[in-house]
Amino acid sequence: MTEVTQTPPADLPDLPDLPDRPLSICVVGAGAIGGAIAAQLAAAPPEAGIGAVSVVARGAHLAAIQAQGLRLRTTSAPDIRTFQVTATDDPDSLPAQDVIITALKGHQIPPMADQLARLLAPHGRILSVVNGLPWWYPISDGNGGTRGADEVDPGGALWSAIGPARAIGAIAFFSAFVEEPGLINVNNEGYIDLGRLPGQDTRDVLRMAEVMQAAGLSIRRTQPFQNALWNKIMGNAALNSVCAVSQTPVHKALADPVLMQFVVAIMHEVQAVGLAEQVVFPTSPEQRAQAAREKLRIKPSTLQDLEAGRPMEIEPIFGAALAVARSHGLGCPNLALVTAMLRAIDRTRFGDPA
Ligand SMILES: NC(=O)C1=CN([C@@H]2O[C@H](COP(=O)(O)OP(=O)(O)OC[C@H]3O[C@@H](n4cnc5c(N)ncnc54)[C@H](OP(=O)(O)O)[C@@H]3O)[C@@H](O)[C@H]2O)C=CC1
Ligand SMILES: CC(C)(CO)C(=O)C(=O)O
Repeated sequence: MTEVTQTPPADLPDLPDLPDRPLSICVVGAGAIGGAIAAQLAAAPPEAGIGAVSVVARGAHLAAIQAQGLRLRTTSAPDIRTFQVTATDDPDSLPAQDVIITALKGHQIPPMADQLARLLAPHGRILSVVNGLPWWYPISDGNGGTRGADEVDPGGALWSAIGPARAIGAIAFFSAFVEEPGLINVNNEGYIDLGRLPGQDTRDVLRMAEVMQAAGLSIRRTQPFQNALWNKIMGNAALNSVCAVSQTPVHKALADPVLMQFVVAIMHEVQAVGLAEQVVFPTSPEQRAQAAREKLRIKPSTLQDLEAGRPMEIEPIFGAALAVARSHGLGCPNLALVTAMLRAIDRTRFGDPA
């Protein structure tokens, strides 16, 4: 596991601007979050500045999208709407893209590093909509340079095949699930936060924010971006873990005073890590947990994974937060405990990792 000593500023090369024409966009991993994003992009009016929209999916979900289109319902528009997109399980069958949006689980991105690098045009940008620490987040390599954390980029596969300069930070502040193959259900509407770390060029962030907003997506640009990032990690590290081990949706888990206390304790630990990363938190852990209890009548994605028999996103969300905590000499005993439980659950389900 990565030992992080400090977070030096990323020294990123200049990139060519995104081309001044409608942008081709491929959503890789058109599941709950990616499917919701792809549907909006596919329905964008011509003035949004979007060219061809394609998705990479697999299995029964892909077959359903190919047969019936990508279907979407949301809380505010519960009747199913259908969107036509080019859908494939082979990224190499698509032309090079101006923009790739990955909406894969954090651990599903590194195995696709080479395919993503081939799919991205030389001037292209990649937005990885992902919970936890993103693969492009710079940590010290111990030699005065930067690299990604092993927990999200084992061996630096993404860092070297694509590079952090081409990444635009993207976080989903809404929730969704795949109701049946090909049908996405957005059960808690919200927004996507886009940004880069301080000192980095943001012209492409602005362009993408305008394009996505014109397609009907709700976009924020929190600056500095690590505020959005660690605010989200604080919620995910506490809520996703406790809901998964207790196998309960957020509002029900937080109705139990002991689980509420556990969630707040984890949030305090992650807040301490964020503060060490110069983050400003708009709300206290207590306020955050109380708001979640009142508003989040949903199963977090980690619980969805558990119930669907899929590996949970353990290292990208919880392991990576612990790695950054260690780098600051912070222990996070509650987060460490729940992470150990999640690892034990997945060892029981899938065996020891090779
Ligand atoms: N769901 C939610 O409410 C929220 C999720 N997030 C975060 O967003 C990210 C995406 O999560 P979510 O949308 O829930 O995940 P999903 O599992 O619903 O979507 C990921 C999709 O990618 C597919 N996929 C994975 N690998 C490949 C591959 N090699 N080729 C083709 N398709 C592939 C998966 O297929 P398969 O199912 O076969 O593995 C799945 O359909 C995660 O980081 C999550 O934590 C953030 C906010 C809320
Ligand atoms: C539940 C939510 C919206 C916040 O913890 C989330 O990010 C997830 O489901 O992964």
